[in-house]
Amino acid sequence: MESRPPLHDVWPLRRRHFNRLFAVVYSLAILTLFYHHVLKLLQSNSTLSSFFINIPLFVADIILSYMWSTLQAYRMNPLNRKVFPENLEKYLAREDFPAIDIFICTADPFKEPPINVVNTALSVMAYDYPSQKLSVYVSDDGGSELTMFAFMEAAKFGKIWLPFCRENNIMDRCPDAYFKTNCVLGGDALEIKMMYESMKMKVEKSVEVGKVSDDYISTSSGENRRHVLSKYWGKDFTRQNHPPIIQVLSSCNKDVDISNEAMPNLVYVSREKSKATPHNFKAGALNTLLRVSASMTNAPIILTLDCDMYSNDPFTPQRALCYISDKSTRPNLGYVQFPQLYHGLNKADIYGCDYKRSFQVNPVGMDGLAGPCYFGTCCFFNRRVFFGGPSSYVQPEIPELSPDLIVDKPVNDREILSLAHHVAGCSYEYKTNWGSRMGFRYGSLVEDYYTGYRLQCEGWQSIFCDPTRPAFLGDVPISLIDALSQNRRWCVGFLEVTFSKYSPVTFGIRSMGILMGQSYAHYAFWPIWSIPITIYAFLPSLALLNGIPILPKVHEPWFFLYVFMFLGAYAQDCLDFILTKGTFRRWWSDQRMWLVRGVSSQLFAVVEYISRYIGVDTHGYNLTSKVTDNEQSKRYEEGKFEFGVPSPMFVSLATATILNLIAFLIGTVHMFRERSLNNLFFQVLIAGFGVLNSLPFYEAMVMRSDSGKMPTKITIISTLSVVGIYGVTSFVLRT
Ligand SMILES: O=c1ccn([C@@H]2O[C@H](COP(=O)(O)OP(=O)(O)O[C@H]3O[C@H](CO)[C@@H](O)[C@H](O)[C@H]3O)[C@@H](O)[C@H]2O)c(=O)[nH]1
Ligand SMILES: [Mn+2]
Repeated sequence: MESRPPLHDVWPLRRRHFNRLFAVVYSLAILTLFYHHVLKLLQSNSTLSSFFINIPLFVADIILSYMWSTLQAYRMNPLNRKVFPENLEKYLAREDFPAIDIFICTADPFKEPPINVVNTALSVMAYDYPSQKLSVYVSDDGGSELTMFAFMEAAKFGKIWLPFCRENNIMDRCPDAYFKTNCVLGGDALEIKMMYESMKMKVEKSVEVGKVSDDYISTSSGENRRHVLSKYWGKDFTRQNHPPIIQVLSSCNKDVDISNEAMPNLVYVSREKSKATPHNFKAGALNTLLRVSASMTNAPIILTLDCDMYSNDPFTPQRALCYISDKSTRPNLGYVQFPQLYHGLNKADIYGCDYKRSFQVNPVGMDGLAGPCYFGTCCFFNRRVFFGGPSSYVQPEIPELSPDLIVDKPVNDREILSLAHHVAGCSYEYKTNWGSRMGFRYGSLVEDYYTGYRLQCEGWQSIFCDPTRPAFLGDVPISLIDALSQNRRWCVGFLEVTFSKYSPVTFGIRSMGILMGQSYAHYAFWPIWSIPITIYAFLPSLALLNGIPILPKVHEPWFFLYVFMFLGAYAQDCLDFILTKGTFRRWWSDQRMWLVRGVSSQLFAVVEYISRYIGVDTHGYNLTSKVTDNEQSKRYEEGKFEFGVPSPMFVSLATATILNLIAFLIGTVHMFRERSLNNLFFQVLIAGFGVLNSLPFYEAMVMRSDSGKMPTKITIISTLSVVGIYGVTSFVLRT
């Protein structure tokens, strides 16, 4: 047999040896620390104050240790991989490439500008891939004529854009990204840019006034447009209540681009909505797309994308195929996940929105086990995974949706369209397996994490593919409140999984083994970081102000244990971060945001989860806003924290920062007076660390006057809170 060049390569990271060794050493340190805690508890004469100090400190350390233990799962066997898409055609002729259905979700034209959604769609329609094999399905949960109109324009513009990219071998196939980076354009390119700008202007204008103006409808294909758009004009039509709308905007059997090549299929889908039926947010939207696409094209491979993530590399499907077409590495390969990477992060990534640990470091670790989590976007699936485990097929309720069926009719066939409308109905899922044993899973606000988890429990494996040129690039929230709200939603979602019957600590470990179970448990328990972080943010400082030493003194050996544990964990985290294409500056922001989330979003998520549990209704899926104003973007570029709105999450944050500042100042003065590193030194150190992390927050409280500063109201409430908490604790601790 002739030997063919490889499709991919894999090598374990050298770091794993060090990680394993360090895990042993650190475990011993943890045991010693627990011994210290137990001693302290036994020695303390059960006064009220020792109860209020030693128990919380012990609890905090237990949680920190548990979270540390879950992190080790990622460190035992990290892998790197590389693909060679240039060799693909030696295995698989281009005409034999499998068909791909691409899903793009959008939910609100005012929070997710349709022009950006269009850019995402165009970037994938322009993939270097046989266009008859590409179908793009756009799910519009906003049920908006604005999005529909934007896509009518996109279908038209695509006929020029696609051949332009192909003929010029363009790498940036997202029009917006291309025109932003290539300023000097000539000839064709300039003309195309004008067309793009004109499309953008029409779409943005429409969004501005909230409806599509008549001028834009009565163009060449006026009548057809009017007919389609009039579906939105019914008097009972609202985004929460409307019939399904499915529109084929371009089809590969009928539409060609200006160089006479077939256009990919482009299908707009707005599933039926009714206030009486739960729609299950994004998971519901994706399941509708699964069925609609099954009835129209039923491609064996599915790519899911968020509307704010465009493709940055036209060869991405080929890269995914390198794994999908070769079953040797992972026989039960269910999905290939690309990292979520972002454009437009500021230099320090002040909000830690990169989530490097979640989207880049940890997946490399899970790849050495059974494969990474699913991130909700940038992921190529084998359609079969949505219908039961590798050896336990779950038959869909109607045979037309079976994953192996081949659709031999064109997408705009009457019969096909009628089936598509039927499966997009809002009561279609009633009494079926959708969301429980089939499709994307319901029951958590982080449907991505939960779905990937359940798939892996069923026995599916995954692969992490992280090419040098980012495959996809997305938007990040650029205000603190957006970043924290997003984090809070995720945390509520995680808790929904933690306390379900599929909890990773029980069900997960049983189905996937201890390391994979721990990897998933890490996220399930993510929100409980808030407990130790809040305890360490408040307790040492409060005790300090009351003159009570609660941590080891400098000359005690326990002091060094604490120092070792703190520095050890921090240094290893920093190392992981920097070795994964990170910078020290971003790592610093990342650890700061870890602390900030601990006293704000994660804490509030725990409260929100509990109130939801006891039946107090709280809001569901708060979309992350992708709209920005100029002032705000400028401040973001300068690396200034954006507060602006008075949010209760800022109160707990500001309270912690003010308290730490006061404790640090008083503690330092005290130390200088005594001229010794006294019993309180450790607490001064902790408060000092808090202060160091909070410098930009003090600036936002007192030095700034722009509209992104900390609202005065919040500063006042927080200061009063500090006084209040101090009052209460001094009463309790001194008795
Ligand atoms: O009812 C809904 C709500 C959301 N979406 C879409 O879901 C996507 C993600 O929403 P976004 O507000 O951008 O959330 P993020 O927190 O930025 O998204 C992260 O977290 C989500 C889980 O909470 C994952 O689904 C995403 O893939 C992941 O990028 C967007 O395309 C939305 O249009 C819907 O289609 N229907
Ligand atoms: Mn997003």
